[in-house]
Amino acid sequence: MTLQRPPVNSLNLDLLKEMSKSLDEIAKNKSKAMILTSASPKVFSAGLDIMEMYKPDLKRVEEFWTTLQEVWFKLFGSNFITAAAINGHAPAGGCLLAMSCEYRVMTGGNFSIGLNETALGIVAPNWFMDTMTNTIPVREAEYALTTARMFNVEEALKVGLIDEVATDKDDAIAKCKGFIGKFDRIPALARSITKLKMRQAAIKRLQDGRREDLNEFLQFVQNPKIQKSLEMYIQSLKKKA
Ligand SMILES: CCCCC/C=C/C(=O)SCCNC(=O)CCNC(=O)[C@H](O)C(C)(C)COP(=O)(O)OP(=O)(O)OC[C@H]1O[C@@H](n2cnc3c(N)ncnc32)[C@H](O)[C@@H]1OP(=O)(O)O
Repeated sequence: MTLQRPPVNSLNLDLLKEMSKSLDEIAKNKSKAMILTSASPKVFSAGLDIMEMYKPDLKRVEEFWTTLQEVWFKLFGSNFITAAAINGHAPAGGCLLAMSCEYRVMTGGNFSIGLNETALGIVAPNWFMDTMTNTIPVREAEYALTTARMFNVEEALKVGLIDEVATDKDDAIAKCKGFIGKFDRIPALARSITKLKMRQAAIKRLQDGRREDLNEFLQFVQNPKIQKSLEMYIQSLKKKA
């Protein structure tokens, strides 16, 4: 699955709906595995589209968040094997997508990956945190989340946020295929049940608290202070250009 929403694959409602549909198709056609990557040469995904959260239409932003939750359920909780070929920056929601896969290969270069929400004055939802603690040790996750740490490729490898470094996108995809090939001699049902048991607690936590999580998000986007921070952040991104 190749993300292709220039310039930075920011996750807006339309892209999330497309991803949700594609994940359904992959599950339905009984594919063995999926590799998630990006068509951009330098950005895997810039995370959630901030414009969806800035001065939002309430009905749309509710659908936006619900669709993000669905994409996470379908990706994090998939039966099929998932790997991410991270060929560029992966902040926030981009990091969430990568961590929701079972294996991550990142191309070397001046790229960064991490959950930077606190730097934006945002508290990452529990399920973002759960996804991170499913990937790196709890102590490292707490430190990274509270400090909004963006890891460079070497740091990400060292902490276990990524599993391998690749020379380029083709190499990243080849390495993801190498990971998928490890399951050739492992019975598929035993593999998928094991994966889902490992991920069950995090999945159940969001299933049980799904409405509450949505309400928290809706409150968040309607908070004038948050709107002000988002406005300043958007300006800072634009000034950079
Ligand atoms: C309870 C609530 C929880 C909410 C949880 C939130 C999760 C999130 O994912 S919030 C989004 C966090 N994402 C970021 O902070 C990333 C911001 N972007 C960047 O750091 C960079 O764009 C980059 C490193 C990803 C790529 O850098 P570069 O290639 O230099 O591209 P530009 O910065 O020049 O960006 C081009 C263009 O795209 C706009 N843009 C970038 N990121 C976003 C975004 N996340 N949403 C919307 N738009 C984005 C940027 O403003 C530029 O726009 P123009 O100036 O109009 O071309």
